[in-house]
Amino acid sequence: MGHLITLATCSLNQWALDFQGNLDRILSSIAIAKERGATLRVGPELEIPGYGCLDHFLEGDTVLHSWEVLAKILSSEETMGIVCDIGMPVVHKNVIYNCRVVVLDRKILLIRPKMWLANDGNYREHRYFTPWVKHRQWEDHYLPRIIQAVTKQTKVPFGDAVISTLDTCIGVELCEELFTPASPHILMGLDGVEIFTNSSGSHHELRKLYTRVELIKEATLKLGGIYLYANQQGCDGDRLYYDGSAMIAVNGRIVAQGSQFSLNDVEVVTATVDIEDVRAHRAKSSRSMQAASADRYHRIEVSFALTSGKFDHVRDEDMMGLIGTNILEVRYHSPEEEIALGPACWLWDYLRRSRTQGYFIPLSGGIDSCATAVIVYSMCRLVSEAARRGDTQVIADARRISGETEDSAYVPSDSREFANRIFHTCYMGTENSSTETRRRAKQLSEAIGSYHIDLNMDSVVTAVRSLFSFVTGVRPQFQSQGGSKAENLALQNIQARLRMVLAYLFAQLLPWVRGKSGGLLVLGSANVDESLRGYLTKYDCSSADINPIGGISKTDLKRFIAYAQTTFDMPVLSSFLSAVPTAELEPITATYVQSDEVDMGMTYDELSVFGRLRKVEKCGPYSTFTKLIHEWGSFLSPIQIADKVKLFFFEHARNRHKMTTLTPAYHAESYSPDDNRFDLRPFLYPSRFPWQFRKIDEIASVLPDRSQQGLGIDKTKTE
Ligand SMILES: Nc1ncnc2c1ncn2[C@@H]1O[C@H](COP(=O)(O)OP(=O)(O)OC[C@H]2O[C@@H]([n+]3cccc(C(=O)O)c3)[C@H](O)[C@@H]2O)[C@@H](O)[C@H]1O
Ligand SMILES: Nc1ncnc2c1ncn2[C@@H]1O[C@H](COP(=O)(O)OP(=O)(O)OP(=O)(O)O)[C@@H](O)[C@H]1O
Ligand SMILES: NC(=O)CC[C@H](N)C(=O)O
Repeated sequence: MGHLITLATCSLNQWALDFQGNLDRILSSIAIAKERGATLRVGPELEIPGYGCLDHFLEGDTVLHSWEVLAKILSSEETMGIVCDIGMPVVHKNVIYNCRVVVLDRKILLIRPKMWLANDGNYREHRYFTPWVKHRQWEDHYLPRIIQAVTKQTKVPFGDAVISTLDTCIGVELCEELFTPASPHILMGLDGVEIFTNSSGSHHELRKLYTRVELIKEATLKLGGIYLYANQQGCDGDRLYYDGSAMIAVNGRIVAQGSQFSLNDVEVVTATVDIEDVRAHRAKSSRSMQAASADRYHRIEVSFALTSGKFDHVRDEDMMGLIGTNILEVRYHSPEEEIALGPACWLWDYLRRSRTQGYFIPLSGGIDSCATAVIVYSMCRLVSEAARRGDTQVIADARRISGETEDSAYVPSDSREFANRIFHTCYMGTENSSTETRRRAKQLSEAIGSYHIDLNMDSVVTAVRSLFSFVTGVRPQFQSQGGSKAENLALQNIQARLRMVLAYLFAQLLPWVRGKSGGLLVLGSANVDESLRGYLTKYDCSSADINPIGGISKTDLKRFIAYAQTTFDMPVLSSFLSAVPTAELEPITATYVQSDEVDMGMTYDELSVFGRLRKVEKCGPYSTFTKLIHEWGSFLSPIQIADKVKLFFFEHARNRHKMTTLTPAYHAESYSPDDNRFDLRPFLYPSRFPWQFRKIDEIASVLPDRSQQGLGIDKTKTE
């Protein structure tokens, strides 16, 4: 037998500034790790205050309370006999760093500050932290007295150093440092570090896990070594969902993998590995040549062996780390499953942490509010699965949310029954509504089990119209009845906006109507593409408390509905997929039927392409045009493409002001049109873009028209 070590990493559902809850979860993860015989435990980035404290990192209180929590951890018996790598902010010589504090037996071994900060997309670490730029250098850090009292140390090493135990060497890496081309693990590995810890605060983006897994495997494939990846998991108080996926890799293969989406607050992932496998993997001449000339890291020497764990009863689940056992198949969710699970877990955390009594959604019979409702149903399914497994935290939260008393024996084991308690749907019809949308909304509510209301609001619309006429002496008309464009829009917007007013009224009073206390959160369901295009009425039902689908495109939502139809056994969903999207805000006549795609001047598929170019490829009008000439040139003429590009950018710019009031939405992509946090662009534009559009027109007029060559396949269609 070689040198076996049991290692532990974890996913913790930390919540920004919830110091007590965060402490409890950290201690619980250490206890589980020890129980499984682990001698090293790594936790998520900034786990003591929670990763998402944002500007609170600039407050002295956050650092103070983090030290207070660390003092409790150090004082606890749990942390004896196990090396723990714990995250918190540390102020060193008046500069705030994002740090790992490595502790053992009531002593701090090392404070390792982050060297490469995450600063794009959703991340803005440079706003709070300074990177440690003294590579392979360390200094004395003078400890606060509350820590001195526990550790009996006055100063500890602070900087880019590694930990040398009696049997191996441990190096620390922090989240983004894995994503940079010259990651610290490379130089540490060449200098003999055998075990790398990576503590992350990494959020869910559709289709992103694959990249993360590749990076983790890659980290030790050529280099050799053991890589422990820890991450937060859950909604820690903002628009992001941190998607766990704690992992352990040995020499380029994943040997243990935790869940990506879960209602479990503490998940510990362990593996038993043989450190000799790392040494054997590294016995290569070319690696040795590079290693022999590698720069030296300062070693903090510790008289402790990681191999001191108990091996009389290694868990079968942990044996995967030993070479010779089967290869672990890495689990990936399909994008549809990611939509079903990520926003659902985020909604659960939001609900229990906001201490509200449930959700309310205006259900139109269209696909967006349908997708949102199905995500809430998915949340209820996860709750009932967890309850059936006996998850005491989930059961306790479900009892509290649904207004049960402390001594209640209620177990939310039936998802539809639970949905009926906490989920409220409402169809708000007018004279312009159709029987189809009304019926679809009702059928969906039945399939989900929600508490459904079907109401007519014509009297309210008429009251507002009458008031307007009474005050101004004129009566606006729909276009089909001879009115102007402005009258037509205003009459539509009254209906849409009044729905928002009714939504808040019902959300506030429905628990009371049902003999309970508290209020409901209103869900919005504007998707990312419609927001980008501005195809929504400002302050209508797109204005809500939170929006689970605001970062998801219509194309992905349609795929999700098709998936849910079979996976959740909901045949009613097929009727949503085949329905023509329409707002139903205007009278339908023999010659006029309202359609979203006609109104928008583009199809949803075309809108998705514009969305992708704007969001992912960061294209302005001109580069969008040049890219589309290649993508669409075989079936559209340059002038037709130019017209579509100009229309999209005109509408995007003209409606940009709506993004300043966008409902906080789950961020399922690195980009969101949300002006408040993620898209720092102006909201008053020269929306006719004279310079840019002139350039597009000039080029479009001289480019050859390939669409007439008869080769064209319409690539604007996705299915
Ligand atoms: N530059 C600026 N900065 C700040 N605010 C500005 C502004 N320009 C206008 N505004 C304000 O915004 C208002 C105009 O916005 P808003 O009231 O939303 O009205 P508006 O954008 O004119 O109309 C709503 C649009 O959404 C479409 N719609 C409505 C309902 C449902 C659906 C669907 O998805 O099926 C689509 C409808 O066809 C129409 O194109 C102005 O009256 C003004 O108060
Ligand atoms: N008849 C209705 N009853 C209840 N809510 C409605 C109704 N019509 C619209 N809403 C609410 O207003 C939101 C925006 O309406 P809009 O007509 O713009 O639909 P949309 O963005 O295409 O979404 P959907 O696909 O859900 O219809 C809807 O998602 C829904 O929450
Ligand atoms: N906290 C971090 O350093 C996160 C950054 C990293 N790019 C990620 O998305 O996982």
